Formats: sequence, structure tokens, C-alpha cells
Amino acid sequence: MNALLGVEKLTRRFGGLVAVNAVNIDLHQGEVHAVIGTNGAGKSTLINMLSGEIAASEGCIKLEGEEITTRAQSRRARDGVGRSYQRTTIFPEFSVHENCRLSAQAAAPKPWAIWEASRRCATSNAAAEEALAAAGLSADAQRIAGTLSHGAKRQLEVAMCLATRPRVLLLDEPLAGMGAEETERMLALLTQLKASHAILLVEHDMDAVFRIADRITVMVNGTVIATGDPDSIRNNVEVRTAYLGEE
Ligand SMILES: Nc1ncnc2c1ncn2[C@@H]1O[C@H](COP(=O)(O)OP(=O)(O)OP(=O)(O)O)[C@@H](O)[C@H]1O
Repeated sequence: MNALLGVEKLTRRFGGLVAVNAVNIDLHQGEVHAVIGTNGAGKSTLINMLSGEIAASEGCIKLEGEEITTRAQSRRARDGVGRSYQRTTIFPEFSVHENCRLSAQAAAPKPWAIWEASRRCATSNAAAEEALAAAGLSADAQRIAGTLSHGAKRQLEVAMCLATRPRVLLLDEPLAGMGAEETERMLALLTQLKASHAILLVEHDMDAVFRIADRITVMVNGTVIATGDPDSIRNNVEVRTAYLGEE
């Protein structure tokens, strides 16, 4: 099966530091592909290059076989690459629904075309409602976003990403700071979403990663040292030594 998002030899340098070094990674619809690694391994830099937030120094990114390496972030979002952030990015004074609608509108082909506002609004409203339903937040649509629990805020971020109708979801630590129950809810959501999306998951919660991931890529100092299913990664001697801290 062809990758929805394919990455070849992707590299990013910051001055003399090679933060991401010739990384190859394939994301397929129907799979949660987790990227793990110690602090500073290059995981966020990798996501930032895939979403178009920062430019690659070298290498190639293809969406359904078409090269998008130098495409602007806004265009990538329209083309189906959606992302969530490590830190909460919601507007706390706005309702849950408004947060999603704004996200949908920002990803619309002409977000600045105010003379088309009502038509755009209808489209964005529909996208927001669909996204809230998918994320299990419909009942909270009219709540002020800032009053949600931490876990529900992270779910809202995923919903905001879904409101842009992506095919690829790039999720940067969606479980950070969550309690056990919130974690379960998010894992159930990701399991449901993978049927129709390719998901890249950067996450420090190893129990969750090994439970939910179909494929795991391990990075150390910018370089991929292993990729495989959870069992092969668990039993990989290099990974156990370099990352899981075993001799
Ligand atoms: N804008 C930047 N300028 C200079 N160096 C940077 C920049 N962004 C990241 N780095 C460096 O690149 C390396 C990789 O950082 P990155 O944030 O991608 O790691 P990470 O695996 O996401 O870490 P964490 O798990 O702590 O979030 C680190 O050494 C970091 O200090």
C-alpha cells in the first residue's frame, strides 16, 4: 500500500546542530505511527517540517505521491495535513464550537474573502459540527472553551484539527498532563480516527504508545535507530540500550 505521507532523507540543521538527520518515515491510513525518543531527539522538529511550520534543510515530503516539501503551511493544511500542538492553542474565551469553526475557516481556500462570509460560515459550521461529533464533544459545543477540563481541552485541539478535514493527523503529545480516564478517552478517539486518517503520534507515555501504535519509529539525536511493530521495538537490543535505558 502506498503511503499517504512519505518522507525521505528529511534533514533539518540549526547552525551546526543536525536536529533531524536523513529521516525516512511512511504514514499509512489505518495506522497510528508513533515517533518516540528522549528529549531533544528531534520529534517536534520532524512534525514542524511535516506541517510546513519550518523548512527542511534537505530531503523530500510527499503527500499521496506528490511532492509538498516546499509548500506553505496554509496550503498543506488545505491539502489535508493537520496538526495539534504540545501546548494548548485554544481561544479560552470562545465557545467550543467557535474554536472549531475558526479553525475550519482558517483552513478554507480563501479565509480572507469576507464577502463570502455567510457561505463560508455554513461550510465551516458543518465542518465544526462534524469534528465535535467525531471527538465526542457535541454536548459541550456551547461551553466556553476555557472552562473545559484539561483532557477535554486536548480533545478540543484534536477536534480543531479535524475541523480542517485532514487526511493526515500530526499529533504532538496529545496525552500530556492527562489523567487515566482522560487518556483512555483520547486513545479510544485515536483508535476510531485511524480508520479514516494516517496518524503520526509523538508521545512520551510509553504504556499508551505500546498499546495504541501499529508502528513505532525510535529517534536518538536526530537519527532513526529503528522502525517496526511494537513487539519488534520492545525486543530491539539497540532501542533497549539507547532509549529504554537498559544494558
Ligand atoms: N529553533 C531552534 N533553534 C535551534 N535549535 C533548535 C530549535 N528547535 C529545536 N532545536 C534543537 O533541536 C534539537 C531537537 O529538538 P526537538 O524539540 O525537535 O526535540 P524533541 O524530540 O521534540 O524533544 P522533546 O521531547 O523535549 O519535545 C534539540 O537539540 C533542540 O535544542
